[in-house]
Amino acid sequence: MSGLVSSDALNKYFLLSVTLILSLCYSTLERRSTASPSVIVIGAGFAGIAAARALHDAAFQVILLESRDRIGGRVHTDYSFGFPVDLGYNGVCKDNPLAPVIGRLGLPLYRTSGDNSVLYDHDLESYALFDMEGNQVSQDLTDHIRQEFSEDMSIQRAISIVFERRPDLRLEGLGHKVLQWYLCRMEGCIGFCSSTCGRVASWWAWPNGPGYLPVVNTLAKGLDIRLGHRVTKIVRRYNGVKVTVEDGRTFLADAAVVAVPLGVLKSNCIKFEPRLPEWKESAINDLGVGIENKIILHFEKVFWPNVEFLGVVAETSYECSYFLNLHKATGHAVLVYMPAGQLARDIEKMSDEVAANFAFTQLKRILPNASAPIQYLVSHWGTDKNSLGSYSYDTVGKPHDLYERLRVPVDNLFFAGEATSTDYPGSVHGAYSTGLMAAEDCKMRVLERYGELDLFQPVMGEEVPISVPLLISRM
Ligand SMILES: Cc1cc2nc3c(=O)[nH]c(=O)nc-3n(C[C@H](O)[C@H](O)[C@H](O)COP(=O)(O)OP(=O)(O)OC[C@H]3O[C@@H](n4cnc5c(N)ncnc54)[C@H](O)[C@@H]3O)c2cc1C
Repeated sequence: MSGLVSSDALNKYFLLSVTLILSLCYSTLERRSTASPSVIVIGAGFAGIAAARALHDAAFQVILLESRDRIGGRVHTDYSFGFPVDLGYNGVCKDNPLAPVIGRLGLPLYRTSGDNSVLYDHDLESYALFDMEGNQVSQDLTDHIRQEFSEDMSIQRAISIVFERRPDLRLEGLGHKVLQWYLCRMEGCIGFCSSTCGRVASWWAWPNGPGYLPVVNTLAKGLDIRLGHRVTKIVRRYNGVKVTVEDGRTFLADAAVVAVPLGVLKSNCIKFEPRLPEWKESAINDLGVGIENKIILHFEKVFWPNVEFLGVVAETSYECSYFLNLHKATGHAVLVYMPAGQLARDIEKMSDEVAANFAFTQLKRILPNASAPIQYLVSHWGTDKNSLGSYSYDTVGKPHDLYERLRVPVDNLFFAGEATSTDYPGSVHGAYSTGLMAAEDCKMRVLERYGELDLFQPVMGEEVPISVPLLISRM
């Protein structure tokens, strides 16, 4: 009879349906048990690599998007002299989270002369200060000033105490210049030495032998890193993130770790949708970004004293500067001129050749018989759009919780990087620790949510622009 179905056919239809439903359930269960949560990490500096490493090791699916054509960020070892020199990062304090990684790699550690910050409690035997006429500053005078600075206190306070107690030291002439030099040195170290090494530094690893590339490479081993992927937009929803890169491609995941420099966040070249909350935006705006650069001069032979630093003292802190003597630690005839603050900004406007000449002119002022360098390298951390600054500092008169506010997650967005470290801002070990912290927060948050979510699995990776949605994301 038309319109009626036999019981045999009904049974067959029933069996077929049950089989289909069971197989669907099975495949869903199978996917649930095998698929793992997904995270996009943005920025392959120490913070991003540390976060990606930790999440990868915890069996998360991780993609690391990096705008440059290399990893490491502000840790950058250059080999063009035929031996490694670091254009960013100089060293690592022994008692900090990175030291075990360095130790496992067997990299040589070079002990600097001071157990504390070079600003506050440094062994002045490792310094040779010169005025602009090439006269070496007497050790007595620097020792004298140093005694007044022996307490652990802010440099501003120390200066006013010295002046109150010893009006005769109200620094004129050479004394004034030496003080300016200290201020200049502080500017170079701002947000870094005072908070970081003042407490923990006693040993430093120097670019002796292989530089820092092995450390970065070891941490990054086996990670899915996409170089040349500049992130321009991050959309967050209750159930995932969508990250867009410069050429329009998009990536989906359960969560994202934002590990780009503070300067990049300040420039607003990454759009957040919806906007970040006001407390987060104000932390980004209120924290400062300082600039310190390196002009690395390679000479045929050594002609300078065997000290760690050669300081140039002058009337104003702007004119003061210093050279880091790499020969002491590495055996190569290399001096590193390290301008900071406004001087660094001004030098970044010069061509590399003019900048190298400027550094050499400074050297000639203090060592008139200096011979010209045979090679040079110049960093541009302030204008490089991948960094837009060297490191963060907290500005006077702003709230004290800015670093913490920068770190605190917003929904499924986690933040890492030196500028999110309350303990060691402005440092590599600070960046590294915050990467681990962001990974831990992210793991907890995503796993917590993962259990609650619907049957569909997260989709990880590049979004494919097709009309029929074969992949179902949580977005
Ligand atoms: C001259 C100099 C000397 C220093 N000396 C020391 C020192 O002696 N000791 C010390 O501990 N620290 C030192 N520092 C500081 C240290 O290098 C930094 O604090 C640390 O490397 C920062 O790591 P990070 O992961 O937070 O940021 P970064 O290393 O800057 O990593 C951020 C990454 O994000 C990428 N990125 C940027 N924008 C985007 C985007 N839109 N999309 C995708 N990726 C993006 C960048 O390319 C970069 O790779 C120095 C820094 C400088 C510049």
